[in-house]
Amino acid sequence: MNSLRTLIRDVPNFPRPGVVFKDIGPLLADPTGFTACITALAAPWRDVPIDAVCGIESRGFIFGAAMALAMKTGFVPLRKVGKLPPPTLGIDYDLEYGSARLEISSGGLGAQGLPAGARVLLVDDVLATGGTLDAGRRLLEQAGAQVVGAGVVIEIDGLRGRMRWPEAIPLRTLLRC
Ligand SMILES: O=P(O)(O)OC[C@H]1O[C@H](OP(=O)(O)OP(=O)(O)O)[C@H](O)[C@@H]1O
Ligand SMILES: Nc1ncnc2[nH]cnc12
Repeated sequence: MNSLRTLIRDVPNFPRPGVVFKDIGPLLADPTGFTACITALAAPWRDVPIDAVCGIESRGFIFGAAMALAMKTGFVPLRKVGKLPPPTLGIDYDLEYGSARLEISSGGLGAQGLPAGARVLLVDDVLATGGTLDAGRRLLEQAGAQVVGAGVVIEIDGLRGRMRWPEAIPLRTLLRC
């Protein structure tokens, strides 16, 4: 994982003063690093039955969709507001540098071709304050899914996002900084 660490660039004071932005661009551009990242993200779930990987727009789509292929599951997008056709379910939340709203197609996950009670894995790139991952979990639960775990590439320890995640649901992160 140390080699993956070198592929994350720290950008001070972006997008707001005081924020140290974790830029995943170099990781995505490195074929060996990106492949190793997806393999490592998928590994903890090898023996866990999962119906779909759910990725959070937009960087969570990159890792989530690649994981879905690696795990041979479907992919369900949690989208930012106004992108999905109605009907939708939505949830407002705060993140490290702002606030946003996530939506999922309603009619439950059945509308996405998944059974009610589908076992899903939630994926994102960064866990900072945890507002986004928490909102994704709550939205999926509202939609009738069972969130069996979460996978994230980078956990920013100092922002204590893990404190917002239920201890009973496994949360696996690749790099802690
Ligand atoms: O733990 P938190 O404080 O909630 O922050 C983490 C979230 O912030 C970023 O998303 P952003 O909304 O910037 O969207 P993007 O992926 O479209 O850049 C990142 O991709 C996570 O989803
Ligand atoms: N510091 C950070 N770097 C990259 N993405 C983020 N999302 C929330 N905080 C972030």
